[in-house]
Amino acid sequence: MPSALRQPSCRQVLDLLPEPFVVIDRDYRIVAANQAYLRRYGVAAGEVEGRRCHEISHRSQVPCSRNGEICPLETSMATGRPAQVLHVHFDRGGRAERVELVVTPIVEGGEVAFVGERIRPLADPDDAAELLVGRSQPMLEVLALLRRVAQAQVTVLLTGESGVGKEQAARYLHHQSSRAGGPFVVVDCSTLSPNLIESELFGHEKGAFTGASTSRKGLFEAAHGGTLFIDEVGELPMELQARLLRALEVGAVRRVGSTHYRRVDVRVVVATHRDLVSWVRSGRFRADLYYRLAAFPVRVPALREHLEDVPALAEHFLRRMEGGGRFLPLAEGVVERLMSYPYPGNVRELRNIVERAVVLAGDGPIEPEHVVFPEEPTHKPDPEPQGKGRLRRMRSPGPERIREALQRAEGHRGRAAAELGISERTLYRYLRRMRADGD
Ligand SMILES: Nc1ncnc2c1ncn2[C@@H]1O[C@H](COP(=O)(O)OP(=O)(O)OP(=O)(O)O)[C@@H](O)[C@H]1O
Repeated sequence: MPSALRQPSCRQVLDLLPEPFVVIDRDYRIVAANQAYLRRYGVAAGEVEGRRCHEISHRSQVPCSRNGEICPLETSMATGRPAQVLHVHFDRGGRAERVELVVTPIVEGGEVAFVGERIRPLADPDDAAELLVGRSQPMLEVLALLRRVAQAQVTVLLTGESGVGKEQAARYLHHQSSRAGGPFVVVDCSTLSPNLIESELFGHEKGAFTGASTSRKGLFEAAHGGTLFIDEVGELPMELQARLLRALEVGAVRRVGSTHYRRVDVRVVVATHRDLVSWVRSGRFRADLYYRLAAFPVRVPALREHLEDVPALAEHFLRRMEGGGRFLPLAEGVVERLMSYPYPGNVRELRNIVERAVVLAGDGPIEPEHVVFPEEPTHKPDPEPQGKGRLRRMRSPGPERIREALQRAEGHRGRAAAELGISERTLYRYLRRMRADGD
């Protein structure tokens, strides 16, 4: 290098980066940090070098791998490759925030001597963390995928068993995207009658069919500027599959007059619990639509694959219930019992079990025996004394009323359930029954 050529210091270069950035050695010691890092974690300049990364951002004396988290530094040191994970950090005020860490190895003499760690705080951490609870590795992977795809326009296909949180994942995606300020519109193909889906999705002009006395906006249009979540897309009839494909490809979703279409700006997220690949093979689902939808597939894991999230989920549901906070923290025996079950109904079933435990606990604390799994007889008073089957036969509002309520609520199951005077859980049971009966 010519002697006259001066170079800025490593710190000066790092200060050019707007996001917190640190360089860490093999012993977790910070060797350089930028201004954004110092500000975020409340460390004075000159006091950061030599301190361990986990002491500052995790408030922990031990590396995060010893607290059950994946340490991206260790991964990168071991593999020599970049690593990306989501963690919870504590900012200067001690507030927990979700961050995405992108760690890149710095190689010296053939081995990784340091890593550079870029820290990206996730938008609106409290809300987002509430939307999709769970910090197990499978959930962190889902969160990372959703965050990565959030800013793109690509259609996302969410797969996974019923009740795993696909709709919740779609809400998270919307929340993380630049469309978060726009509408999030849900349409559930399994609950709309086949001849109404078309007008629900795409709207209709006055006089388009008998009874269409006014023109009506479709859900695509209602989602303009936001996200349209099409749930149970596998239930879409063949002829509408073609229409959906066309809408996705040209963005033309509403016919105005005989030749014009109105374009809308909508991000489409679809979900299914069906095995669409085998449906494509058997001719029940259009291959061209499948390939269009599967551009970015995200599988939401079954709860039995991440039972370690059960305590956090249970506490989340308790906090959301009126007065549920008084049951926190849950006793160890209760947590153990909650974690001993495989949850075939996934997160929805866990929520129901927690709600039931609250009823059974009455005025006292939740005890392990209040956690009742379906196959077990209970000796406690039944909050639904008529039993599930009987209740369904006696009180079901009927498929027609359910569909109408869902249409009025624009697919929002909570609002539809409220209108029908039943719980969301009961509505789900009726819907499942309708699906099984082919209604
Ligand atoms: N990770 C999560 N964090 C918080 N709540 C969750 C999570 N996953 C699921 N839930 C809650 O569990 C219930 C079921 O979730 P959701 O409706 O998103 O499942 P789904 O996979 O879309 O189900 P289906 O296939 O039956 O439509 C909802 O009350 C949702 O709020």
